[in-house]
Amino acid sequence: MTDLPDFAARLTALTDGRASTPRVKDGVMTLALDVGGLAPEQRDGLAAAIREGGLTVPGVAEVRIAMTAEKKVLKILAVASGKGGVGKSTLSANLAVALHRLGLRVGLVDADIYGPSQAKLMGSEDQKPVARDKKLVPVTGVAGIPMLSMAHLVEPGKALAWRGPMVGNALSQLIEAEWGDTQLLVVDMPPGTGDIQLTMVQKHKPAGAVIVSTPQDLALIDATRAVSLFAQAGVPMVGLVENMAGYACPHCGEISDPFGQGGAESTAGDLAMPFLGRIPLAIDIRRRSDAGDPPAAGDGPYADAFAAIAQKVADWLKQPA
Ligand SMILES: Nc1ncnc2c1ncn2[C@@H]1O[C@H](COP(=O)(O)OP(=O)(O)OP(=O)(O)O)[C@@H](O)[C@H]1O
Repeated sequence: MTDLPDFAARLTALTDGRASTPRVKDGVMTLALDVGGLAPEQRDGLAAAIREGGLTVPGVAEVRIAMTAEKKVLKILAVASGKGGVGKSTLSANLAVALHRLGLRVGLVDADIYGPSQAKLMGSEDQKPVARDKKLVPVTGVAGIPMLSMAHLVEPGKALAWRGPMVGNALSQLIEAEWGDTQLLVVDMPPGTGDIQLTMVQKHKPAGAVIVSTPQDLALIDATRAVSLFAQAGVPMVGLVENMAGYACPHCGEISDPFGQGGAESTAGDLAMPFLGRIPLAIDIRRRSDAGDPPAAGDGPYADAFAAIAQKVADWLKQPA
């Protein structure tokens, strides 16, 4: 047995402040529960615990819980590498497309302020975002994916001579834009592990990070550094992707390994993080990327390779936080 004020106090602790103050009238207890961001089983478990507790209050014969419409939670998936030029932007664009094909409402942010490439990769170079209520409205890339890149805001070819805080503000404008009903923002992070990256992960708290590396030792050492940046900021690792793995000769089909083989998979093992898959070094990937036509949007082995990685990422995102 417990009285109503006692129960109200327990309710706050039990629900982490998600429940309104309970009211009792004619034997019926009513309260509202904010279920935003909870997995269905967490939501149901919480409701059952509230009901059970509510029925111990004297005079209560029934507990009615109004679950508030799920609050939209925009998750951020950071795609990062310790080293430039390893294919982080290529993977971000194709992962966004492949996740979209799996049915997720995906948006794409090019956080590579000094070397933006997503407008080109996603065929949206000629678009300019507008601002509504002081928020940027994303432009549309391949497959109708909403996206924003610094390339949409600055003149092509013009160098940005910005200091850290200005860059931080620009990144926030891209991330806090008008994303509508987008569920997941794939963020192509700037290369490296400096202050900007750290501020970015601390301020915008990605739900998870995907690290890209080539199989080369040097790239893998840098990838390890990127992993530790996210670990410091408490961002969970989704896993490691090996890009430019094995080169298939377009003439004879022979596979060679210009950057070695299996390095990323064993590094992932050393770091106790999942290995998400490998993308081959293929002329077609570069050609299509340059033409603003990501291979993940089509069919064939490269689309399949990106789709397999996207499926692992989607499964990871489904896990309760
Ligand atoms: N799997 C691949 N096969 C062939 N070419 C690739 C592959 N991945 C990336 N490339 C090419 O390598 C170059 C660098 O790729 P990308 O721009 O994605 O790397 P990045 O890590 O984002 O670089 P930066 O640090 O400059 O942002 C591009 O020309 C791209 O088309």
